[in-house]
Amino acid sequence: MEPLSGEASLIEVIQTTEAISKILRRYINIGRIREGRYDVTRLQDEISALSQPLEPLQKLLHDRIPTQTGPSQGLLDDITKCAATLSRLQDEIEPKAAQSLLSRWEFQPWKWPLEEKEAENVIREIKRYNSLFWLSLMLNQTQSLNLLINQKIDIRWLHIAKGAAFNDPDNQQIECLPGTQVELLGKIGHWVKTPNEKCLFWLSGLAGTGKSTIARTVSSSLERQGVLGASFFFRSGEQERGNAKLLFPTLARQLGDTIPQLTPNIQHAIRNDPEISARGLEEQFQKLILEPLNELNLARSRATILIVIDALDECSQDDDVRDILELLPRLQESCSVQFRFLLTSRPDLPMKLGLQGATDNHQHLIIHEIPHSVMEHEIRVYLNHKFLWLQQERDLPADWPGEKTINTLVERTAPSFISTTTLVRFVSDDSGNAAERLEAILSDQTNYATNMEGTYTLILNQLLTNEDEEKPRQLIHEFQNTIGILILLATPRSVDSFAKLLQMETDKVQEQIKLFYPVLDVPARSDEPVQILHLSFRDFLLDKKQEEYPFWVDESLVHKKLAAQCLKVMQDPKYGLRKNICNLQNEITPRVNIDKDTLSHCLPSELQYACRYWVHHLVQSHNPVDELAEVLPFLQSHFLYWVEAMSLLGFLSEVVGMIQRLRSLTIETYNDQTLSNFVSEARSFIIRNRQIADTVPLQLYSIGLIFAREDSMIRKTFESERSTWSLVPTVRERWNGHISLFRLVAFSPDGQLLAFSSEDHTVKLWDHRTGELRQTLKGHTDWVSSIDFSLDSQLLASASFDDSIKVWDTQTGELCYTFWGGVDEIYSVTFVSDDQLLGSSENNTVKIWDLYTGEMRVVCS
Ligand SMILES: Nc1ncnc2c1ncn2[C@@H]1O[C@H](COP(=O)(O)OP(=O)(O)OP(=O)(O)O)[C@@H](O)[C@H]1O
Repeated sequence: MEPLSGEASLIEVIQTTEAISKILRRYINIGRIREGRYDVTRLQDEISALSQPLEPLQKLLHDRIPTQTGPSQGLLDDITKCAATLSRLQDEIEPKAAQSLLSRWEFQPWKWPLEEKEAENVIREIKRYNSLFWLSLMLNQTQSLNLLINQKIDIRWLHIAKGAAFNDPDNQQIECLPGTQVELLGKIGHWVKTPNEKCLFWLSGLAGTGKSTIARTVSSSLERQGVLGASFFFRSGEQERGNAKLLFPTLARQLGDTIPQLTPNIQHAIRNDPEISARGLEEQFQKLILEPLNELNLARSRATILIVIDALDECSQDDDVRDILELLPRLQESCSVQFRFLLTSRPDLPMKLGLQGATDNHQHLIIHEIPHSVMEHEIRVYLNHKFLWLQQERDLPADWPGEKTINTLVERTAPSFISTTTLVRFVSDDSGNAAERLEAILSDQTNYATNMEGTYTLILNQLLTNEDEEKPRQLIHEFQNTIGILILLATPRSVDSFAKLLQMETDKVQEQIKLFYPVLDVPARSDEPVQILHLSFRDFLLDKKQEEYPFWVDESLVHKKLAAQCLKVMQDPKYGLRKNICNLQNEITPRVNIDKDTLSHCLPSELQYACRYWVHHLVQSHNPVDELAEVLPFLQSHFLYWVEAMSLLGFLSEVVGMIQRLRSLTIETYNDQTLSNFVSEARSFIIRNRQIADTVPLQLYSIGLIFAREDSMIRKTFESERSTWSLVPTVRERWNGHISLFRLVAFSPDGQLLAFSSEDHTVKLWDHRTGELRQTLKGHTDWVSSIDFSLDSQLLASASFDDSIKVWDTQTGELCYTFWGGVDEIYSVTFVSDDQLLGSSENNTVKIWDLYTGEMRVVCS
């Protein structure tokens, strides 16, 4: 049957339901029937229920979305049969003309023509069509989403640490000045390329001796030669670079770019576990790097690939560092690639880990310390170069600054490259006189190498001199509102984005940044992030011992300000969050189809920052009572928009953690029951909808809300946002918690149990309240692809790629039934009612099993 005839039959169904509805009303209002009144009312209810799926069905038949497979033949047949049933019913109940006339003039009640049994049969039939139509609608939506999801698994889905790779715009860009560190760079280059060398080269050195700069220079040079596989630069205090959680996903994604043949294997790992970025270090390493590499079969001989990991001491957990050191050498197992690892850290880290002096015993390690004499030489080269340039640029005397001055500076700064650089930046800053500034340094007797604070005090105090009384006060005020905030950002921002986040004028921020040039790394482009040159500056400003110092920054206060500002930015009526912020035409548009330009246009950088870090700043604040008071109104008005934005940005996996931290904070500091309840519910909502929202964000407003409990605050609050297209009014609570698309987790409708399908082909049932493991359902021999609870929560059905559907008793864990699907893998199972199961297989065949008779029937294929 052609789709057109299906559409024509559907129009017939729509018209006939309307006609029957009218007739039934006449029986009640005009005909004043005595017998059968109960049947007429029930029939009227069913006809009205049947009319509900007809409009979306018509839409489905008429304007199909191109990615969808279209209505099945089974559905078209059902529509035709339904039209025939309704037409027969209409004929049977149409009042005869005589009866109709009589009732008008003689006040005779009409006679209802159907026997009770006949009415019962027709009601059952109409009910059946109603649920088949709804199922077809749901199935259609599910199929198209599944299709999109499977097509679009992409390595870009891996959640990686922003700014961690050496060439990421959020990383510092400074490399070794040509002519410096020549020997060491040569040594590293030689080690990388020499076969049979040890695989680990560990460069250690004191703070600010230039290790990161060397690591960046090596990365850049070896990238040009095609040898760099990946890099990760830790940076303490930053949300993603301050720990190892995203180390292996970040390395994996870069390795996928360097070795394209690796990409499908990594994609396979992501498909198997879309949450892999949230797993433990060893699992991430195994699934994202080791296994994909072991499956690689490169024809050419073993290529050498370098992985650079900088500032291991800035990774917050020593245990993680130990794990990293255990795991990395295992990559030597790869037959296709020969790995080299360049690591850097302060000298105390190898000592802490018990590796110091182990060079001979530890076959994988070379620990290289940069000797003091070498550093003196490097710093002399640097000073000579910079001062020569300055002397020429500023037209200073030819003998300026003189060898003696250079010697003094080398003596006072070596081996600290950072103090040398900071002082040189201070002297060469065009806002002052270079010669006078150099004089100020020389007259100060501080040893800058051992006293970094001395360097910063000198520079900051200089800003306060030669000004009238009011100016320093204003300068400090402005400093606190810009640099004081900038140093505590969770990730670096460009001037533009920073100004918008703080709702300040860009020019004002620019002015301040200029003043603090000696301690900031300011990129040439205004859309690239400004960072502090060295973390020691931040430590200096936050040092509690300095509380009296005017430049001291009150960390907690700044976090409070940032949290409040983030909430404000997200709620801005014009530029803040709203439903469908990217103006997507279609609510089943997958996230990966949204291009970067659209995202950054609709979610500008400051809004992105606010979405990701508002909880971080709240948590870092001390006792943020006032700020927490703003959270409930924010969640009540913007929760779904925020989740949508996080999905669009690919950070949905962070939302659960954020909600969790918010929950702990609320309990600790702000005892508000409504907020606690909302946050708990928000957490369950995200867990339930994570997969679908991560794939097709706008489904939050349809599938997300439809399957939310009817009494849930989220459902009530956002009822008006619910999309009408997926309206499923007749399948309310039984769908609660059902995640048919991704079959990983399901809540029982009574809220008692949480079911998880595991990698070991079992399903585990947990007590939702106590967290206790209740049952482990063993029996499948392949991956479990879908799970669903019966409406009364007594049964759980699991479908598996082993081609079976099993039904379990949730109380005893006993296997009650096994149904076999036939030749195809079953990918979805759903309870249609407590005694009927619906399963669909990979070739889109849909079958229904009756749990009592064991009978199976194909609904559509
Ligand atoms: N060879 C070099 N050429 C030019 N500038 C350098 C060089 N080495 C270091 N610097 C400057 O010194 C600053 C500090 O160096 P770097 O951050 O590399 O030190 P580090 O040893 O990694 O410090 P930490 O142990 O504190 O992380 C750099 O930002 C850069 O400005």
